[in-house]
This record gives sequence, C-alpha cells and structure tokens, in this order.
Amino acid sequence: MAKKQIPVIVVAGFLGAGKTTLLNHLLRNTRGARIGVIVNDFGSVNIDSMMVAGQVDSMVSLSNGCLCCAVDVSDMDAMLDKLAHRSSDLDVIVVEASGLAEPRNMIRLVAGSENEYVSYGGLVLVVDAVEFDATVEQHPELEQHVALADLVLINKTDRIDGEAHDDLLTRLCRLNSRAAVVSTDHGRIDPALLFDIPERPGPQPGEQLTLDRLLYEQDDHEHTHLHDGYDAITFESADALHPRVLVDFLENQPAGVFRIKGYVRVAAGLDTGTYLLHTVGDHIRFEPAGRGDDVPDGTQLVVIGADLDSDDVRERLRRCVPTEPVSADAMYAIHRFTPR
Ligand SMILES: Nc1nc2c(ncn2[C@@H]2O[C@H](COP(=O)(O)OP(=O)(O)OP(=O)(O)O)[C@@H](O)[C@H]2O)c(=O)[nH]1
Repeated sequence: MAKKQIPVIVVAGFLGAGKTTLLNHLLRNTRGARIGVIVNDFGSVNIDSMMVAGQVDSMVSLSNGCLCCAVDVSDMDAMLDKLAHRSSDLDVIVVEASGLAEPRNMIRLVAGSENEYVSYGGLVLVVDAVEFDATVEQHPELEQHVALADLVLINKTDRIDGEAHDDLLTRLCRLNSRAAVVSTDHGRIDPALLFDIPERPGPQPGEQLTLDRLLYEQDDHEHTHLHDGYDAITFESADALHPRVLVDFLENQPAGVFRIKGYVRVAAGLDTGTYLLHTVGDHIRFEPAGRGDDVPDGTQLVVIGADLDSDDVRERLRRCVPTEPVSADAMYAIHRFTPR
C-alpha cells in the first residue's frame, strides 16, 4: 500500500483579497485536523495564540522574498521536508502565497516536489468581490489565475449587493467553468471542503471540550451559514466500474466538484482491483488499495464541491458500471494515474 501523502493546498489571491483572513479562519476551525502552514510572513497570522491552542502543528516561514519568485523547487522542498516526513502526523499543509505571487509557479513548486510524503492539494483562489473588476483592469493576468484555480472563493460578499454578486459569479464561471465557486465573507468556509476532518467521538458526559472544539462550536453557532454552498455526495456500488469510463468521468467532472476521494473497484478483462482514489480539480491519483480492514468490497466515493447536482453526479457515476464485457486494455486508463 502506498504511503500516506499529505495534501498541500496553495492559497492565492491578489493583495488584500482575504488570504490571511481565510487562513486564520481555517486555523480556528481545524476541528481536530493537524495543519501545517507555509507563509511568506507570519506577521499577520495570529500564530502565537494558535500555537497555544495547539491548532498549528508545524509551520515554516520565508520571512524575506516572495515564495513564488525567490524560491525554486529545492527551496520549496526544504520547507516541505520540515513539515512532511516519515513521522509527520499532519493532515494537510496550507501554503499562503503572497498577494503578488504567480500561482502557476506555486503549483509547479508543489506539484514538482520530490518529497514523497506530499501530494498537490489544489489551488484556492481568493477573489475580492469588491475590487475584482478594477484589479483585472490593472492586472489582466488575474483572469488567468482564475482559470487555473480548483476552488474560487468569492470573498467580501458582505460588501456587494445580489446583482453585483451574480455578475461576478457569471464572469468567474466564464473564466473557469471547471472550478468550484463558493461565496463567502471573511473566508468563512467549511474546512471540510478543503481537507478531511478526522472523525472523533463527541465529548463524554463530564468531559471538557478542547479549546479547538470550543472555538469551532462557538463559530458554528454564531455563523450557521458556515456550511452553505458545500456539498458532499456519497456514491456506492457493489459492481466493479469500467476503468476507462471512470477516468473519462474524472477528466470531465461535473461543474462545481472540488475533490473526490474514496475507494473504487474496477474490472477489465480478467483483471480486477480496488484503488484509493484522490482527485483535486483535474489532478487525479489512484493508489492500489491492498487488503485492509478499511478497504470495502465495492466502490465507496465521496464527491465534494459547491452547488453540486447530486442526481446528476450519482447518475454519471452509475454509468461507469459496464453493461458489456470490458476489454483488458481498459485498465491502462487507471495506470496512467498511479504513482510510479
Ligand atoms: N468587509 C470585509 N472585509 C474583509 C473580508 N475578508 C477580509 N477582509 C479584510 O480585508 C483586509 C485584507 O484581508 P487579508 O486577509 O489581510 O488579505 P490578504 O489577501 O492576506 O492580503 P495580502 O497579504 O496583502 O495579500 C483585512 O482588513 C481584512 O479584515 C470580508 O469578507 N469582508
């Protein structure tokens, strides 16, 4: 079985869009997930109190220079190596790019990492709902940044009206029809959209809530819209799936999907196998699942994203169950996406 790989999420967005605010929100709401952070400068992240609360487990800072231009793959790897190694117990690493960073470069640095304990976890682009139009006038490359994103956050929706929001949404969807788009203010998204929340039992009678849990429950109580716009659709099938049709689904995902995870059982010719599948945006990875207690007999997937059409997603996955015999060479579709 392949070793555990920690997803590395890149958070980008123009100056002042709300990246640090998002990071602080995520750190406040890790809900038990262990989070590692790479930022240019810790000045504005409320890191001391987070460390006291035990929410930031590891962090690395590049205090001078811009992460994307000053750093090459080996420098990024030096930072990732501090966080992701054999004994690391992090669940996710978040890299906050500076407001002037070139996201394509950031993706290259993370996706090109030689650290075997990390995998690319997607590009989250924070968009300032008020300033987007004016910023694009000055910096047209921002449109390309939108096109690269796996998740677009329309932030500062508290400062625009419904009509302006709809216009912006239309514009962003035109620039990137593939990405999930979530509207929010102060970066208040459900962290489960970005990374897995470890399962933990509720507090037993008489047991004190941990600080992390307390903070989350307060936040959840005050902002019941935390879960808005976030969907997690489960799909199960006892029948093995057609590898090529499945890969076709993954390469042409329904609008709004951000990530997909779970086990898939596929069959072609006499060959059958179960794989652990992870996708974020159009990055797809299959790992042979072996035989563990957790490995189901069939397929069990969770599709996570924003404003998903659950009937459509399930129907398209159901169509991956073959109605005719599948030729053995269809398995190559999977092998294209298995780690070396
Ligand atoms: N009204 C409003 N203000 C916000 C929102 N999100 C962030 N802000 C404010 O916008 C300002 C910039 O937010 P940051 O999180 O520092 O933005 P950033 O993208 O990290 O900025 P740089 O590091 O300069 O690139 C701060 O004053 C935030 O408090 C929001 O949704 N609504």
